[in-house]
Amino acid sequence: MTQFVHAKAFDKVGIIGAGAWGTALAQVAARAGREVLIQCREPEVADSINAQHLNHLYLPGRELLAQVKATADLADLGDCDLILAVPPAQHMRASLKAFAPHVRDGLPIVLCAKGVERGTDCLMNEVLTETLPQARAAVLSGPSFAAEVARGLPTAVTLACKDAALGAQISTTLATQTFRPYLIDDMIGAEAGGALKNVLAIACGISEGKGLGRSAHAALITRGFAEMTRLAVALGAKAETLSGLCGMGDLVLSCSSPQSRNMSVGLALGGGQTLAQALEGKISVAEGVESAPAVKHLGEKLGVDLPICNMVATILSGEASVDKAIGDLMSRPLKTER
Ligand SMILES: NC(=O)C1=CN([C@@H]2O[C@H](COP(=O)(O)OP(=O)(O)OC[C@H]3O[C@@H](n4cnc5c(N)ncnc54)[C@H](O)[C@@H]3O)[C@@H](O)[C@H]2O)C=CC1
Ligand SMILES: O=C(CO)COP(=O)(O)O
Repeated sequence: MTQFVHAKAFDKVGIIGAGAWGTALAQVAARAGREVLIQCREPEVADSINAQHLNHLYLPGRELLAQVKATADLADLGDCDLILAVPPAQHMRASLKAFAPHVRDGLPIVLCAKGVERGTDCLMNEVLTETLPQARAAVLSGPSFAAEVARGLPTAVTLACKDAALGAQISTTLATQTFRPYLIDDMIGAEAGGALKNVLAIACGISEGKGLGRSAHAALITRGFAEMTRLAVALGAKAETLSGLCGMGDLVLSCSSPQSRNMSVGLALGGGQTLAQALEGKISVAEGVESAPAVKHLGEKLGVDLPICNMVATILSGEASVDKAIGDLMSRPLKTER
């Protein structure tokens, strides 16, 4: 454990994506004393933030600080010193490509989406390298419900950056008495943790929705953590990263509360709804739904055993009913625990 202090903060923070998390992070940066400009895909959200300090669509009821300004035009973020990229994972590539004309060499971009891109199986840092190779990357992940963070409830997260000096600057830019980033250098581990916890939260929701009990819940978290660690290590992460906030921390949070959109999708499926019914009328994203097939595919490619994630993917795709998938999971050959 190493303490770092007094890194120079960035003055102007740009945020791509004004969903619940982008908006909560805007509030975090403003609370830390930064000038903040948030890009909103929906112009009416930009209007509502500028006129009423409210994101009525994605974070209703939470008044934002006056330092948070909004725009519908990505080009306006061109003079920011630090960018937080917060679109859903499946839209990260298109969002970064659209921002490309405004990116100068060395611009720091913090990836805040938690998911694996379908079709390519890329983590977000690979998407960034492919779309904006001139940028400097970091990853923000960890247990953090947007509504709680926006309220200013105490939160600790992982900030992963290969460049320790840059990581310290980003941490200093966002840190407050209620928001505490912990710095690591393992971006792959931070991303793999965030992506897999969403799939595993669906599994825990299914278990809860079916009334399978606390023992099953604990088993899913523990064996899910083993899957998360195995896949992350196969991707090049350090195993110890997964025992931190971005791994175990976020897994525990998302598997324990129906406030998690992923867990709530699982609850609906376990309660007998179809996926279409579970998602009906929702404008918010449940990343695990899109990431599950990509995670399954990654596991197959890398030869990593991911029975719980695969079970979720087969349920979501309709290949197996909830009962059949649970039966298959429990009837696999017996094994040693490690
Ligand atoms: N909400 C939360 O508590 C947290 C969310 N995250 C992550 O942040 C990311 C964003 O999630 P939220 O802010 O919660 O989103 P949200 O679910 O609140 O809102 C959906 C977002 O998707 C955007 N969107 C829809 N279609 C799009 C398109 N075609 N192109 C670009 N953007 C599009 C909307 O404009 C909106 O910003 C996700 O990866 C999520 O896992 C991470 C930590 C906490
Ligand atoms: O990532 C999150 C908490 O850390 C939010 O989880 P959900 O997307 O499942 O709501």
